[in-house]
Amino acid sequence: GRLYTEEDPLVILTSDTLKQTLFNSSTAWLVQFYSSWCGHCIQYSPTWKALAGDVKDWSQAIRIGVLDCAHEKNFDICKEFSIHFYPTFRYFKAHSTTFDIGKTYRGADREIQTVRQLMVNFLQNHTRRDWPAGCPPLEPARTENIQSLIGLKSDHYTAVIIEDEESYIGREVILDLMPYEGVVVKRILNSEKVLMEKLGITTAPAAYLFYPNGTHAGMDVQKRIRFFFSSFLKLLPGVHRKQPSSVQQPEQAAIKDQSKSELFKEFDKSKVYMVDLESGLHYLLRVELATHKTLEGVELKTFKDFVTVVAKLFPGRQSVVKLLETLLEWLISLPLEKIPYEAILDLANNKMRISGLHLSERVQWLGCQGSSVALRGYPCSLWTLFHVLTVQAASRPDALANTALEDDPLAVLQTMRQYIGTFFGCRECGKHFEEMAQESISQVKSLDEAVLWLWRKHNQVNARLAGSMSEDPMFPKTQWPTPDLCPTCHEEQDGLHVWNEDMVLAFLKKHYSAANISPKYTSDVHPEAGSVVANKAISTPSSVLIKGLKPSPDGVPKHMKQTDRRGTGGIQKEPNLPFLGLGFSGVDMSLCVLLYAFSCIFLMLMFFFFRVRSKRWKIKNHRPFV
Ligand SMILES: Cc1cc2nc3c(=O)[nH]c(=O)nc-3n(C[C@H](O)[C@H](O)[C@H](O)COP(=O)(O)OP(=O)(O)OC[C@H]3O[C@@H](n4cnc5c(N)ncnc54)[C@H](O)[C@@H]3O)c2cc1C
Repeated sequence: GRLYTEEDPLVILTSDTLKQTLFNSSTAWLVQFYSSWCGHCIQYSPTWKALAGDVKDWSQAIRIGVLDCAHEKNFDICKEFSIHFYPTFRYFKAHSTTFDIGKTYRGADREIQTVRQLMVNFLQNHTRRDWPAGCPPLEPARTENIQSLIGLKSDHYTAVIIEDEESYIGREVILDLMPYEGVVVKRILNSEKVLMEKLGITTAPAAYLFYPNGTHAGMDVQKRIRFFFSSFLKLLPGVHRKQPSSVQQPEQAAIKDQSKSELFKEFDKSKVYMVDLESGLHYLLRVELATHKTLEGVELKTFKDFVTVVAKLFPGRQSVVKLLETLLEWLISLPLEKIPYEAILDLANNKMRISGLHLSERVQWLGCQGSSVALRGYPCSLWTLFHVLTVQAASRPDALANTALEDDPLAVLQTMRQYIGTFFGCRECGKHFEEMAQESISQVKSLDEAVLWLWRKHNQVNARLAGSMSEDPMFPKTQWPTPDLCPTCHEEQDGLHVWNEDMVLAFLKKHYSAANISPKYTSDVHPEAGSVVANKAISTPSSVLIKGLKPSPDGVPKHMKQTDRRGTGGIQKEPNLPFLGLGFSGVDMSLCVLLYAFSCIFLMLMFFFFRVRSKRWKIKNHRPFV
């Protein structure tokens, strides 16, 4: 296959585009001329992609490109640029109007940190005349300029990085924050003793923050490294990514207006919310599926697998879990090859009025709230749901036993893949997700790896969507979990941000565990057990529901045992006793017993009544033979 694709965060150049891209460009360029048959280039390509991802936010100042000299079409251009060896790295200044074949980089090594620091040096080689338009100043600020900020009110934050002369952190953070508005980053050298003393800073690197309201304080980050400083600043309230083009400005205004009219509910981003998950399930079952009149073939199989996974793993409220379990029992007991959607809807709406089954028909987002109705919401809840499910599968490996999906570490991921490809309304999303799955899903060998795979892929999507139209300016797409949520998840190796995956796994298992799901805003009224009991006995299609029920070997009904094992943080309702697979509540059962006792007594009374009567009759009509 090709070494680089359109999905990579870099620009693929060809003979048709190279010159027009480089000449008089508003940004500087670093281009790798490679050859797709050169083993070295192949081995180096992951590093180059990682570098491009690392400096993606610098693109208004300097951009990364590649050109394949082994492509027949590019033979001439590579000759014209005097490329003799592969790979060759060339820098091109911004705004160059004369023919320029670039400056070849021959550095100490080709490691990411070395190349990235050279990119900074190269940017600083520009003069005031050819300085890339979007690039802020990289030189250290003057003491007076920082001192004058003290007590000054402003419409933005100013962050000051204090560092020694050799350090690159300040310049890297300045470049990292380039596409964001609401914050200005400056750097100052720790040789400025007077200022250091005034701000009370003793060690470098350090960061200081001047707030819009005129106050100032040291920046509180767990690790004094580039990623932590940049992340902290990107997540400040009021700091967000600039919109890509001015075309979107009116829309932006509309977003702000709507957020004012709709009441924004406070939430804690270190929690997962049950209302988001239930709203997502509601939307999935009642809205997304509704576009399919009947389900058959792949669709039916996909839906069955989805229901299996949620019925067995969703750590939800009793009423919702019961509804999913009933749906599952009904699906597996039906030998039909085609199921009308209406039948599914009837079950989702509990038309049979089985007590204790309920899924709210409200869409209410909390952790998935967007700043406008078009943003976040359902896709956010779907990601959240599947993260919860992979974590549940890893913590309860036997949960899918006796189902079509048992003993498969990929069960949840494959179900998600099928669902996204078959039903998810966003076709493009489905295509992308399928590409990612084809590339690497087969490497997943355990339930823990499945948790990490989904996390990794979600971050890949976040990286791709950062700065795009579907990004909510109030919730910028970041590599998640951010350092404020999990400081130990982040490390720096040779100047490059790396994840500590053991820590990430531990964090995911905690964050998406049942214990971390908040029941906030979930309470809603639904038909209580007693009020529908008479009705149910008549209208339950029990012939359908009872079929296909397999009691477990120890006599304890399957779904009872499972619901007991889900820790739902005390939000379950009164437990229902399973009887013939139907959800009878305690009230139902006692009424049954009472009715039974009454009918026994009645029958006995009848029996004695007739016995006594027949005896009397015999005596009365007794005529002894003469
Ligand atoms: C399978 C799938 C594919 C998609 N593909 C596309 C696409 O190609 N193009 C497009 O425009 N939109 C796509 N979307 C939608 C997009 O990914 C977002 O869901 C949507 O833009 C809403 O974003 P959000 O800010 O609410 O956060 P989301 O990305 O929806 O994330 C929801 C929550 O999950 C948590 N989270 C974030 N990252 C991670 C992670 N790595 N691991 C675990 N938890 C995390 C955070 O708490 C976050 O708030 C896709 C959605 C799905 C479900």
